[in-house]
Amino acid sequence: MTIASDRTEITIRDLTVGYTREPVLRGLSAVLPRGRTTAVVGPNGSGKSTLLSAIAGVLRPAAGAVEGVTGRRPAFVAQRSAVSDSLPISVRDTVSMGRWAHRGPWRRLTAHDRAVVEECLARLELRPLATRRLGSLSGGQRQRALLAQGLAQESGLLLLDEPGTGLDAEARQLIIEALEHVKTRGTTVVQVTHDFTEARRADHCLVLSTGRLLAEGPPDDVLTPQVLQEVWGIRPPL
Ligand SMILES: Nc1ncnc2c1ncn2[C@@H]1O[C@H](COP(=O)(O)OP(=O)(O)OP(=O)(O)O)[C@@H](O)[C@H]1O
Repeated sequence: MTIASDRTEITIRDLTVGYTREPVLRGLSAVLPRGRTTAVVGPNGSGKSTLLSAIAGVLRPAAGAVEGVTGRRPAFVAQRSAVSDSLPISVRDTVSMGRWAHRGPWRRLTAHDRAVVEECLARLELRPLATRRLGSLSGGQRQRALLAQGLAQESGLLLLDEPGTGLDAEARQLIIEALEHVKTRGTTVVQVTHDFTEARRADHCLVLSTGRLLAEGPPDDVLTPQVLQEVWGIRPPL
């Protein structure tokens, strides 16, 4: 099935959204092919995280809508997690919180829930850190724990805000493999990134510039020298 023939895409229609009366995104329309990976790129402040929050349902649109998000709540791995560093919560507990989407907060986890948690810990090589306090981890280890929490939700829509930033090569590779794995299960992934190599690995790409969609399509078609020059003012080696 090609992306063009995929009738079951998530549609962003005329989305206007922001934090104050002055919107960040204005009348943005785009598609997110279901079961595929979409990279969202753009300069600092262009509205990438805002778009992710709107897709997640965390920010309410002033106008327009995100259509076609069905089933379980999207799994949203934000740049900064809502989990406070001062909470005495272990890495395993953090990942277990991903199962609350299925059981409700503080409910007893089933054997299946626990198996999913262990699988997600193993996938991101977190088992040796499972009993450590989340607040005691390094930035990169913490990022892996939060991604594992997102994976444990087993949502059909996984939203990631710069998951690879600040990670070493090995951790980045773990993330690439984890995302390949969720894709085989039909998960739709939307990933904000500043890394063009990461963006080119995606199936689809949205380029944002000052709150507007400048280009949309397969990464190699949209990340052209002209777009890189126009949006970032750079002429990188391609
Ligand atoms: N919580 C907030 N309250 C008010 N304004 C905000 C808030 N979060 C972001 N903004 C503003 O919205 C605009 C877009 O920010 P956003 O974080 O979506 O950009 P971004 O493309 O993700 O940037 P970056 O690459 O730096 O992460 C910016 O002008 C920012 O100052």
